[in-house]
Amino acid sequence: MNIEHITGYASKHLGPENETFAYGTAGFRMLASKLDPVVFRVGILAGLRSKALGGKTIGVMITASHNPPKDNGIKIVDPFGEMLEQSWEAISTKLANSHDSESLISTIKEIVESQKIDWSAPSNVVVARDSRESGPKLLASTIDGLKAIGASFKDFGQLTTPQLHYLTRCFNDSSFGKPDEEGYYEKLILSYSKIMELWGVTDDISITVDAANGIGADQILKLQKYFEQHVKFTLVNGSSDVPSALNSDCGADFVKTNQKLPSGIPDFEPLKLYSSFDGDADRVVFYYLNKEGTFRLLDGDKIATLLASFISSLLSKLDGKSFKLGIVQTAYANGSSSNYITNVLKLPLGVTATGVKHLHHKAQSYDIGVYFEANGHGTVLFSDNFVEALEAQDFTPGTEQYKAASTLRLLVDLINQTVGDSIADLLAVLVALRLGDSKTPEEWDSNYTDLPNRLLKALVKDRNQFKTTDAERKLVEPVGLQSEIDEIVAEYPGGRSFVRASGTEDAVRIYAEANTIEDTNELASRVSKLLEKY
Ligand SMILES: CC(=O)N[C@H]1[C@@H](OP(=O)(O)O)O[C@H](CO)[C@@H](O)[C@@H]1O
Ligand SMILES: [Mg+2]
Repeated sequence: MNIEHITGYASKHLGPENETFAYGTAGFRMLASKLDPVVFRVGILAGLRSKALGGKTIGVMITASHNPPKDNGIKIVDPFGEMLEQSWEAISTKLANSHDSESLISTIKEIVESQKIDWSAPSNVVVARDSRESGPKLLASTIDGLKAIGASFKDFGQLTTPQLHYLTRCFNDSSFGKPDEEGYYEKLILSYSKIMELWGVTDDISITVDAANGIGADQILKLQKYFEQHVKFTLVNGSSDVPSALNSDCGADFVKTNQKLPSGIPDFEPLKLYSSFDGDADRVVFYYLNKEGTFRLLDGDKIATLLASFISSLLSKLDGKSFKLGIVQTAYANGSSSNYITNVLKLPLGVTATGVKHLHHKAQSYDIGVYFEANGHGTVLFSDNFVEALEAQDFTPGTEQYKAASTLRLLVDLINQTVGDSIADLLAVLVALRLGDSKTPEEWDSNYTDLPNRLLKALVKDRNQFKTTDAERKLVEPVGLQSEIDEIVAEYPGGRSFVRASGTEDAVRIYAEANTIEDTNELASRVSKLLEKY
């Protein structure tokens, strides 16, 4: 270890005396102006993580997703494109809070020792950033961290978060795809086109994409260049070069939270499908205006049920072979969607804590695990066993069985196996709509009717005092608060409400749903009132 080399770089990135950073659900995320020392240390950490895994490639993504333009963030991606292993979150937190050179060196030594890192092991890292104005400077500081410990790195410039996950996986698993941006588009287009050819579809599908004025806009334009037929994208809110426009009155988070149309779409046409990405293009939601001109949201819950129904219908054609298909949601899933999954689709339903890593993990317990957060972040995971079984199938070409098995195999390539991906999920939804039972936005929407719901935020003195159990649906602390919530909920037919501390903001979230809008609003506001004393 060349200590002087490290401290030389570190002297340019000293941390603040009185600030504590924590690696949370989405890595480190905060005001961009505070991030420089953090990203430098994450650069070092990514290099160490790679060394600890014998030189496997690690990903680093600089993004703050749907947050306002003045924020930024950074997260680490593990070799298979998954979120950083949990035990390393604490290690990252420790390193991020080693503010001066001396503590930085001693923490690095501590990590090397506790993780039994061979300092001479190779270290490979791929880095990318979204379109935020603060990105280039933070990327340079991250690279300083990598250089400080002599890690090899490749800078991919501007990418969506799921593209960086894809690349990280490709570098460690060449069967996953070509490790460059082009390879990402090619894989999507090839699998999408083959599915359509298999089903004899020759017409183009049109879809409007609100790209939240983020990186998704640039990538949709690139995709369209490769995609000469099959899908015609109309891009709105595509100004990724206007920093202040990012996520402003548009994008998936705006649409889901406000349950209304984003700005920036001229001439809304009724009964036509629209979609919105978030700022780093790992979430997508859909919507349309019904005949009465009312806004109808098709969120993550609706995406999960649409994809699961389609996959289930394909599975039913593989006669004789049975595979376990399951859906994973969080407590924020609409109660109607959970009922529909259990009572109509009759599929196993898993519920986990908020945060994609929890859903992803649970989804891996099925042959095919569909997971989506209500906000539109999710994907479908196909197990190795299932893929092997599909590849070994010997159905006769031209038969229904062959078509179903081949479609399933192509879906494995179309749907991003590493993480939720706006672009891949959008294409998968277009496939399911074109080839499945629900053809139009209205038909899709009619599978079940969402219960009215409200999501509120409360600022409290210390959100860490809110401790939950039962996939965050019940509070254990502060003692007594849960029974107060239960008493109120019991007064509302179809009522459900829960309170939990956010993992990404210094706030407590309150969720409520009930049979009517009036009841939902009243329930949400009464539960919020209970929090005033905290
Ligand atoms: C209610 C809600 O939407 N929560 C979001 C939000 O988490 P919180 O822990 O609720 O702040 O950010 C997470 C990271 O982006 C996302 O996974 C999650 O779904
Ligand atoms: Mg995002």
